[in-house]
Amino acid sequence: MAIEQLFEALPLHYLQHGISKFGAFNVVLGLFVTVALGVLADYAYMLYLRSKMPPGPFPLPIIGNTFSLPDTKPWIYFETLSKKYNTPLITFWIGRNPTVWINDAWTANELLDKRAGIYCSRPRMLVFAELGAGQNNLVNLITNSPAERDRFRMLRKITHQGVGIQQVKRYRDFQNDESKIVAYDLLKTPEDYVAHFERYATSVVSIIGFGRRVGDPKDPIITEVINVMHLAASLNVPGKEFPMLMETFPVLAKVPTDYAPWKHGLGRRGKHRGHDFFYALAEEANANPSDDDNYSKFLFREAPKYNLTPQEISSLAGNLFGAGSDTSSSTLITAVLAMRAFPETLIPAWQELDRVVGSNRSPSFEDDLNLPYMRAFMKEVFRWRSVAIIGGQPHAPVQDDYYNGYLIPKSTWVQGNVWAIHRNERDFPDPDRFNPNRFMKDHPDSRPFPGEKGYMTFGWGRRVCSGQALAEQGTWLTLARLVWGFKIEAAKDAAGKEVPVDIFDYTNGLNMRPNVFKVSIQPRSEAIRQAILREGEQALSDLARFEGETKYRMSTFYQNVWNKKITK
Ligand code: HEM
Repeated sequence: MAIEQLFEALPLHYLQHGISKFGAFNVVLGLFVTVALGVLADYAYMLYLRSKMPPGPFPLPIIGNTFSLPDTKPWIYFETLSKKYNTPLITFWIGRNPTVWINDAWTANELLDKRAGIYCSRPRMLVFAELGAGQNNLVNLITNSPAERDRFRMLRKITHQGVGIQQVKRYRDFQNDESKIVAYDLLKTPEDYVAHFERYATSVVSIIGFGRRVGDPKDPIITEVINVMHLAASLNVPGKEFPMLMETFPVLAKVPTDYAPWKHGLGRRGKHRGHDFFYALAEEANANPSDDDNYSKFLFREAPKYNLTPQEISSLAGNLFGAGSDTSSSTLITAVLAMRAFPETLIPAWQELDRVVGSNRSPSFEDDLNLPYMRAFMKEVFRWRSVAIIGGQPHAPVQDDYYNGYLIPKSTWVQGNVWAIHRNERDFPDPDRFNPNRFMKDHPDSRPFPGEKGYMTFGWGRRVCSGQALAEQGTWLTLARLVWGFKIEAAKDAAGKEVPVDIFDYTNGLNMRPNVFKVSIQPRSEAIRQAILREGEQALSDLARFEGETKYRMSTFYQNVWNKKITK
């Protein structure tokens, strides 16, 4: 039906008229010449822009450089290009659109932090944004006009009221308890460490957002949300296959979803993917009669004041899960890989923890200032294999900008290549070695780096991660507890041989994590084991007030909505 409408809209009668007047051959020739001239003019403009923009491989008409992309992990390719052209900025054409890749910390700081007012927008993101939540989600928000910037400031403010620096201090108690449960669960089923980290990260944001903890590592909300996040995360990594190929040929996105298998189910088919599910969860949490406040209640309370639409409420609530569960758990999995591959880095950490904390209790937030090596350890985890490996979503300038004489046109897709930034030999010698000493004050292994944190894991400027404070406090505590409590060693196979690990074996997503690997996780001593058990029981009882069930499942939610519509 929709296809028929599409064809009806085409001016076919003009074509019929032309053929009868000039003959079919001449009409086809005329069309061919017009298209060829159009392509030529477009290509001339591409080459004109290319002459002004940062260097990069030569683009072809229409397809640009898309087909020279590698099958996976393009960030490694962009790092290589940056070395080849000996420049921190690379221009790479995705179809007819130039994208700029920043491969160096100092340039990223110069553009995205110091010129934050210019690089505060997002570019057109067809697959991730337009076929997803669009401009209803802060993450995608384009901020070219003053009205858009006002809306952006408002949505960031509302996000900060949920997970801003001051707010997240209020969450420390239950975050601490959830982290104690990680250690408790690891005693029982250490081989399921991935599930324990995912449960922890999902539960923390679920309590914040919906007032409900996630106690069971097999709760479908964890796998469903994390699967959706893995799908979403693959939708912003430039690629030469569908669905990402639509960024090269945007016209293909216009075909109605039912007739476009290359859309992989993206785009409107009645409802936007994912989003109404989170609205339903938020509505359910808002209706919960308990006195405990949660972010959903806050959103519904503030909605009239800020004129929030249901889609915005859905995105604000959903971002907690979307941005906060996969990222935080993947970081902890990376930490385990680092500990397994670089056991020598655990020794100074144990010495520090034994001296400051002892065996009868686990570390707490109050110990932070007395555990400088542990803080350096966490920073190195963030640096070594940053989860948001291309810095999350791209930035875009709100006006034409020049850097070192190169033009970066308004609305260009500008991406910080964190992989290259964090592996620069000048800033991080021997970059693939996990080495917390890089972050120890005055240590010979430390080097200057722009910004006070020493890493760029959470992005830049006005778009810097809104959940950074929550992620950092939770990662520090869970990591400190993990190192304090456990020996992380090689797993043995059936023949008693050590199972090796590969520090480059990572997934291919906007958020990356190590592919599954085997490792042995055992308590460091009997006293520590007893402390973990004690604290785990106490945490379970403290968290009991957040126990509860949701009636929604992502996997059945849309079926139910559609079935209801059909039977109405
Ligand atoms: C280890 C954990 C995390 C990492 C590494 C991380 C990283 C990032 C990065 C790189 C960006 C893009 C920044 C930019 O465009 O410059 C981002 C954006 C964002 N993050 Fe996170 N994130 C983490 C956890 C969280 C958590 C726990 C939340 C909330 C609960 C969160 C909420 C957001 C939001 C809302 C944005 C979009 C900001 C905007 O577009 O203005 N993140 N994050």
